[in-house]
Amino acid sequence: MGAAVHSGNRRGTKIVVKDDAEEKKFNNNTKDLLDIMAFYSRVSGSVGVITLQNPPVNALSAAVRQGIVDTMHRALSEPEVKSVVICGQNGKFCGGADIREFRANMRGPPLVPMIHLIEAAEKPVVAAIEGVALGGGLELALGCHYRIAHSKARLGLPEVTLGLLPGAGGTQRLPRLIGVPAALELITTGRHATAAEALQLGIVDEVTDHSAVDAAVKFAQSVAGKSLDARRISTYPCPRSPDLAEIFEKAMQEVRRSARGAIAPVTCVQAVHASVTLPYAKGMERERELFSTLFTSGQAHALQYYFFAQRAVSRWSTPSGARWDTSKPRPVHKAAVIGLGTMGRGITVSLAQAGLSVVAVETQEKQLLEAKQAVSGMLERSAKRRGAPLAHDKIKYSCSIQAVADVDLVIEAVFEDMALKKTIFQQLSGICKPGTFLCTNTSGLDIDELASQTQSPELVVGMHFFAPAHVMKLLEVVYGPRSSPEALATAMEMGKKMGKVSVAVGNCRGFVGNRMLKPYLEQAFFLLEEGATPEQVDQVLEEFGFAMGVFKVSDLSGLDVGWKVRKADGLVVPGSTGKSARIRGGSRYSPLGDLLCEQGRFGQKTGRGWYQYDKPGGRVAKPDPWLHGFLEEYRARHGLVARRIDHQEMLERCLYALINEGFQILQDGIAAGPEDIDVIYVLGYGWPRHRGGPMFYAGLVGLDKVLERLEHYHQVYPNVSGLKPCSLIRKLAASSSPPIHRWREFIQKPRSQL
Ligand SMILES: C[C@H](O)[C@H](C)C(=O)SCCNC(=O)CCNC(=O)[C@H](O)C(C)(C)COP(=O)([O-])OP(=O)([O-])OC[C@H]1O[C@@H](n2cnc3c(N)ncnc32)[C@H](O)[C@@H]1OP(=O)([O-])[O-]
Repeated sequence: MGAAVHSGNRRGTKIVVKDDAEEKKFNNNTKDLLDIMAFYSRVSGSVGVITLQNPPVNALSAAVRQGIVDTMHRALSEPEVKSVVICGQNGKFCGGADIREFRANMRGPPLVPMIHLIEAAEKPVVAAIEGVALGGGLELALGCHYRIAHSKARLGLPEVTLGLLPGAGGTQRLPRLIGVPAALELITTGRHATAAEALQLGIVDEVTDHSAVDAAVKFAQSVAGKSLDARRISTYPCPRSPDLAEIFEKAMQEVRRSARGAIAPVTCVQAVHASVTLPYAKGMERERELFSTLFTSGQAHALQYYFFAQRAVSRWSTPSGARWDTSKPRPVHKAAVIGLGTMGRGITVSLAQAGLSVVAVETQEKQLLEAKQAVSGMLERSAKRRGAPLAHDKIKYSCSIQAVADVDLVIEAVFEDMALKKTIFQQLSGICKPGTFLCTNTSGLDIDELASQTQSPELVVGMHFFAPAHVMKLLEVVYGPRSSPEALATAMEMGKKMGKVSVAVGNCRGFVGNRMLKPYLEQAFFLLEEGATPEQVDQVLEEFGFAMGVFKVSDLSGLDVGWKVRKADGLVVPGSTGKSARIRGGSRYSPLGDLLCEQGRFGQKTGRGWYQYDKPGGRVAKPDPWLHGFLEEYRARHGLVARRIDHQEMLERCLYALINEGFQILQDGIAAGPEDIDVIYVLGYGWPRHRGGPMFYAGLVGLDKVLERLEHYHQVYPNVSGLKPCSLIRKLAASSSPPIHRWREFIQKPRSQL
């Protein structure tokens, strides 16, 4: 067949399916694929219905694309068929390209010509959008002549969240359909628009509360035989406005500011820009070029790894063999929170918003009233933000711990003091009905020590929330040696119900997140001793992609939090001088943080910490000349000579010490796999998502390289145990650094903890 040409449309431009070679490749690829995953049927006599079948989200795998091409040809060739509807099985239109295929050799018909085939069709093609139309799924719909959506559907081009850009015409068709500003916003954020918003923007033609497929079939009948010239989006000129240059400039500034080193958002702006400056076909070439640059990038690999890692952590397992699919959670309808400080208030809000009845206990009347007010305000603001109903009526407040006698699960959230927590667990064990799960929000104390205060230690687990607890997505669920699989399963399910990403981890000091933070902070302190400033270290970490460097985070969370933990560990020795001041248990120790705390410099809350702030509670960190002077005086007092430390060394020492502890945690069986650690660090500690997570990053840099650098630094600093390479990283490097998904095979099964 020669080049296919379709004559003019309302704007008189031509559209072209490129050439015979492309057509031939198009059909040859189709032949040898396994099973076609698009079902063809005819309804109402004249409507051909193509149903995508690739559960759970009908991703556009090679077989689905093959099915669409075959069934489209069939619909176009059947004379009885006057119009076509494309829909998805199981109430989901399409979740986009099949991300699992990205790391494999691409097979089957390519997406772009497939969508051209639909757009060029002489019979109207209507997309029936239910559930989701995302990425390639929305691009497929944009190739159709009409789009009907169910009112609960969500539509978007989230490729940027996978380190990519819409590579099947989305950057060229969407601006032509809805204008540049709206298209830029959707494509650079990757957010999902509701059906109502999609209608308002002009992405869809109709929204229905009933079956979108039925509505689409009726609609398809109504447009059969009508001219489609005005319905082929690729033929539209891109809407222009005098301030277009300014719009692109602003968009580029915004993405550069918010991307923190991620390259996809910037490239998305460049691709949309082509829709304005180039004719459609040239714009598509530009889109393809830019897509290819991203497709092979380390960042795209990292973001796609993270996409699956965040889903993998729900499939938890423990060293003793307890697993997500063999341990049944027990239903929880009524929960309680003990202690309504900052964390307790956030947890109460999160539970109420998840639809649970909550008993909120604070023994001090005054604090209870303050907490009640704070919780109400948080509920109102959050309900407004989410457009959700208020959940005030879900919460019952009480000064008496007796009030929790009939709940299914208790979360203790009093401040971090073991003696106080033990007393509360003893009380709860006596008050609560048999079988009540007793959970603690401790950020690092021994779960089993608390369990030993109760009659049913098997019902005790840790539920470690992150501040603010009603906002942060991460929940570390900590199982002790006596926690039952049912208790773990129930806490994991609770997290999901509260909209959290739950990660199951074993019981040890600091669990996973805070345990890895210790060597990271330690290195940061040592760098200050050796000549760096907080600004320099933070700049290096922020250039790497962290939202805030280690010293700004320390000021935000309060230096006194770590000081209290170090005191409890017997590390703080006020007034110590000479060599011993910087040695603890034979290892190097830096008292810098302790010395600042002894002077009341707790960070933002006191207006002074590693930085200065305009007032207590201030948020804007400014370099503090006093601190620079204090560091010089400290170095002189300890006979330390400041030296210029290059950025690479700062980065390597902080990150590799953290990563090394990650490998130790895997070896100890505290985390089941690298995904668990990476999800914890991305969601809980601001590790840049486009770097995949600390363990993925180690793989990307190269385990042999990380090992070599750790060995180098440990040689220079032999009394810093955090730099001594963990045997697991040695083992993996010696086994030619297998891909991350195979690391579990090299982890020796530690003695059971559960
Ligand atoms: C050319 C083109 O321009 C480009 C290049 C692209 O198109 S790039 C692709 C762009 N598309 C996306 O970015 C959408 C990604 N998916 C989602 O956002 C969500 O999945 C969802 C659609 C909103 C459903 O959420 P959910 O909460 O109901 O279920 P789930 O647990 O998340 O997902 C359920 C199961 O489906 C798997 N899954 C979901 N989307 C997938 C996809 N696009 N490809 C492959 N697997 C996918 C997921 O791993 C999980 O598997 P498992 O863990 O059970 O084994």
